[in-house]
Amino acid sequence: MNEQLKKLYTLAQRPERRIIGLMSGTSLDGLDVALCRVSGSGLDTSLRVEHFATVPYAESFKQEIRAIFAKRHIDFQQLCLLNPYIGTYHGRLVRQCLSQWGVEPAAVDLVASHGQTVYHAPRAQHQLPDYPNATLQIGDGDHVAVTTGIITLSDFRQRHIAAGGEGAPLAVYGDYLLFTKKGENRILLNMGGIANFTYLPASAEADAVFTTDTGPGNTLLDAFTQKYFNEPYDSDGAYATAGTCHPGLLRALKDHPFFDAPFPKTTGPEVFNQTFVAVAQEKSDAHSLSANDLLATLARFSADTIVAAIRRATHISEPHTLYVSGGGAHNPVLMQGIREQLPTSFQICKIDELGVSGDAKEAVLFAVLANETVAGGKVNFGNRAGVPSVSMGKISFPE
Ligand SMILES: Nc1ncnc2c1ncn2[C@@H]1O[C@H](COP(=O)(O)OP(=O)(O)OP(=O)(O)O)[C@@H](O)[C@H]1O
Ligand SMILES: CC(=O)N[C@H]1[C@@H]2OC[C@@H](O2)[C@@H](O)[C@@H]1O[C@H](C)C(=O)O
Repeated sequence: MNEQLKKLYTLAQRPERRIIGLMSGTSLDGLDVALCRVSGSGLDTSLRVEHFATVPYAESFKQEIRAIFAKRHIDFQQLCLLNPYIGTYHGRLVRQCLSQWGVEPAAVDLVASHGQTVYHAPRAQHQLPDYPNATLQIGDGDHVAVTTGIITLSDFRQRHIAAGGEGAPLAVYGDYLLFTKKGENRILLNMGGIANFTYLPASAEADAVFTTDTGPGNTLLDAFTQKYFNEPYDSDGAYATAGTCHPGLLRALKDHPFFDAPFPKTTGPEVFNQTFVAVAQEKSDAHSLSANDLLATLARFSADTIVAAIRRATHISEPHTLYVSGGGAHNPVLMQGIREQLPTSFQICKIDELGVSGDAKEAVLFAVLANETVAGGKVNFGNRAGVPSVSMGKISFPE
């Protein structure tokens, strides 16, 4: 038998595995690296984050990704080159983190690598009846495996699509295993570039969980903060706080078919980008808005569409706890916009209260997905649209 297969077979049977989860999200801020100890599998999974870091990307690297990111027309050679380049680069960042943490690569069992989404095209977006839901993540897993010397699982989203999903959100699979609590209706809201949530009903039944993207989280705020202030994001919502929301533009922003489409649904910066905002400004005669007023309106837009989705998807008057994660949890304007629109039956707190840092959560979730693929079985989510009962990730051997 292949030695690597033997190794995988052995580690799959152990009660505990050490897994590094990697996430590089739509904000392009950096690589999230979470070293986790994962024991058990399925509903018996328990997880402890031993180390976490976000390794920031250099501006030149961000520019290279932006040249192909969420664009219909790109330099194909650059896409081809970036695929192995990002895999190797992520592998090197993993080695760098391990060395800082004083952990030998040989002491890690698996890497779970999300890669970098460069294009997301669910059917509702591309509207080509002969084509399926589609999404593309680059940063090939073979290169991560060879660079780290660790067996790597990657490209998680294709199996989800092959089973009828849109390739996202995948967080629900980890959320259900780690955070379900009988007797408590939980909503786990992640505000990254795009916002999404997982609904974990008090019944704790797998076939009642629910997940969807809600629309923009930080992506538009980031784009316009970069454009007008040459800063990566509106730190603590300072620019938005200095502005005033423009009601006409807000209405025009919300007038997009994504928001009326049935759940579950997914989206990305392919839809919610500067062109989308320019069209809404045109429609609402709001071209000459100040940068601060624009940011105030965009923050309101994210908060309103998040709350509208939660209202549509839940029995709003029942008690719920909303656990917030992702970079948007650090933006007080977004947090306030959400808080003031939810009824008092909603308790709002950060996911950190459940023992996982909100910045680490997505990377941690990929570690859980890899653990399930290697050591678990399939959770039966019943016939919930958007949550096919699958295990995900392709396996790459370092040797
Ligand atoms: N102090 C802060 N004030 C305001 N915004 C912040 C702050 N800290 C982080 N953010 C926001 O969070 C973003 C990064 O969030 P995160 O890393 O969760 O996104 P991501 O994982 O790249 O996106 P996605 O989940 O859509 O793939 C930043 O780009 C910024 O907009
Ligand atoms: C295609 C893609 O990369 N989608 C991301 C993105 O970032 C947030 C939201 O849009 C979510 O649907 C997804 O990521 C998280 C990790 C998920 O799949 O749950």
